[in-house]
Amino acid sequence: MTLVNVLLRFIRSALPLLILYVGKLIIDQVVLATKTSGTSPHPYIWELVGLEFGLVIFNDVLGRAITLFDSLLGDLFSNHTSVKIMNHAATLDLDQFEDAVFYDKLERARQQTVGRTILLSQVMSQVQDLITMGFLAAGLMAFNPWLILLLLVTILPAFLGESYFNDQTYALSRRQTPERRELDYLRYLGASDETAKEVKMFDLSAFIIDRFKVLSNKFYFDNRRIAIQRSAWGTGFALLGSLGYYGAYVYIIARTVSGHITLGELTFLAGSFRQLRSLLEAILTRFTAVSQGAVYLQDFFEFFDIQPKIHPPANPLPFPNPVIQGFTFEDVGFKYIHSERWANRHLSFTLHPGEKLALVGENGAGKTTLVKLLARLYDPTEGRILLDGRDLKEYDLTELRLNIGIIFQDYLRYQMTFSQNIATGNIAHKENAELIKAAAKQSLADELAQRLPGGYNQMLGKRFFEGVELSGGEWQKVAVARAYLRDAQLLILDEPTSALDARAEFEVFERFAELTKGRMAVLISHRFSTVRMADRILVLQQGQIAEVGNHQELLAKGGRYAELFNLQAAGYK
Ligand SMILES: Nc1ncnc2c1ncn2[C@@H]1O[C@H](COP(=O)(O)OP(=O)(O)OP(=O)(O)O)[C@@H](O)[C@H]1O
Repeated sequence: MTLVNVLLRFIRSALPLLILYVGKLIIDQVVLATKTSGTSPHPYIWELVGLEFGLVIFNDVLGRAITLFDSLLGDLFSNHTSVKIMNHAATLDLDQFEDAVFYDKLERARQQTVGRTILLSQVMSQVQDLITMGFLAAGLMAFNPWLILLLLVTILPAFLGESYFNDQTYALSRRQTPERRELDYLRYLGASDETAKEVKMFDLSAFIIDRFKVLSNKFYFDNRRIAIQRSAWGTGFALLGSLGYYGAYVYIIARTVSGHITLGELTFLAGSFRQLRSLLEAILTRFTAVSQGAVYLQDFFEFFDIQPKIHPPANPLPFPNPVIQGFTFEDVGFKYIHSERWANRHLSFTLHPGEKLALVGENGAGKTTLVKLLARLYDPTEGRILLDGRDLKEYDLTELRLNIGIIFQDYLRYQMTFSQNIATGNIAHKENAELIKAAAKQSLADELAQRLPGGYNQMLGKRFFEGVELSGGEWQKVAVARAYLRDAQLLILDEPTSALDARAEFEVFERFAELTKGRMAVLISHRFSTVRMADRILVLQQGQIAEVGNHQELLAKGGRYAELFNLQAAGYK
């Protein structure tokens, strides 16, 4: 398609010169005819008019075809780059997403797919117009080479000026990226279904709008400065262009009056100059858009230059089935990117096959971080994690993740059907209604499906047509079912029952114990009723292990665990 488009454009770029030249021939013929006795016109006139008519029609048809190709190519480009971005994003590490600089790059790359779809057609139009200019200029050259010099002198400063201001604009918009993100965020806060509830209740709209105004005004003044300069210089350059054009015009008229060139040549030259001038204007305007697009493309390529740090090994070990020795943490420490604090430090313990391990600790103690390390979402900053005596890094990453069923505290509420929501736990089974139902039964989500008008095909969430919103606890039941859909050797539930009512929680854990029999499980919970069923409990404090033992042992010890347990128990007395 691109090639055909290029070819069509190339053909079209020669047409203006041809049309002008035929026009010149017609006028010369007419003048000739009027001079020779004023009788019937010269026999060639009508053929020439027919030829010009044909050329004009051909030009129009080509123009339409080019527009069509442009729009089709634009769509394909947009789809293709969106897929490319998603594919590349999928290979990147979690901590790269948590990095603001990365996020800016991602944002800018994403903008390329929507904002820059016309870049390709703009570039091609630019080349086409330049070729047309070349043809017209060649026509002028044939008459008088000095006219070209005049033309160049008038064009060149405008080109240089435009490219200078492009650089300025781009540099400015790069500097503004973080604030632009804040602006987008404020726009979202101020006008979205998800935020409306709180914004209304706490009467935040004035606060948000004020902040928005401050930021957007700053942008306005920054941009205005460059816009004014650009406009002032642009006016000067345009004036120069007009001067050049009229200088040439005067020259041509003078040459015609003195009899050096014919009337036909006058129209040809004046027409060439007029077209050159409007082409020049179009090129300059487009030049701005194209070069802006081109500099923004740099962001696009920078995004693709980002490489993941967590690599699958060259010769990966197969995931052991079954796991024999379990997962062993050897003095593992971890710091988040750009953070000075250790989120985990000196972690040494083993998760044995078939063991149910609970993680307990105050907010920010490092529980979630520990399980993310276990799933190799991050690699330890120091120490290592072993699986059956070999470093976790030696195993195939996909297989490792496939063998771990994990439900995060902040699991996703997919705006998809009930059944798809569960299927995300193991997307290979998305068509397996029986398995999905079985998983739903285990997490108590099945009863919920019975009550929904659409059953398992019910659309969930409010975003799409006929979607049904669930309560917090109901969403959790759906999310927990995902873990059961996976035939994983290790199940990790990070506060999966925090929103469940007392009865549901009791039932979920009764089943959990049953379902995870023979498998490893890691549970994070602030509810001691849940925690006490674990075989072993790790008490984390400021990222380190403070105590280890089962419920009875830890209570008897009278340490941190006992203190937290008694605090909670006191609330129930
Ligand atoms: N993505 C992140 N980037 C940077 N720091 C983080 C990130 N996630 C957590 N932290 C920091 O790491 C520490 C441990 O967090 P973690 O989420 O592991 O705690 P937690 O024990 O699971 O807490 P909670 O009980 O509140 O869920 C916290 O101090 C937190 O500020």
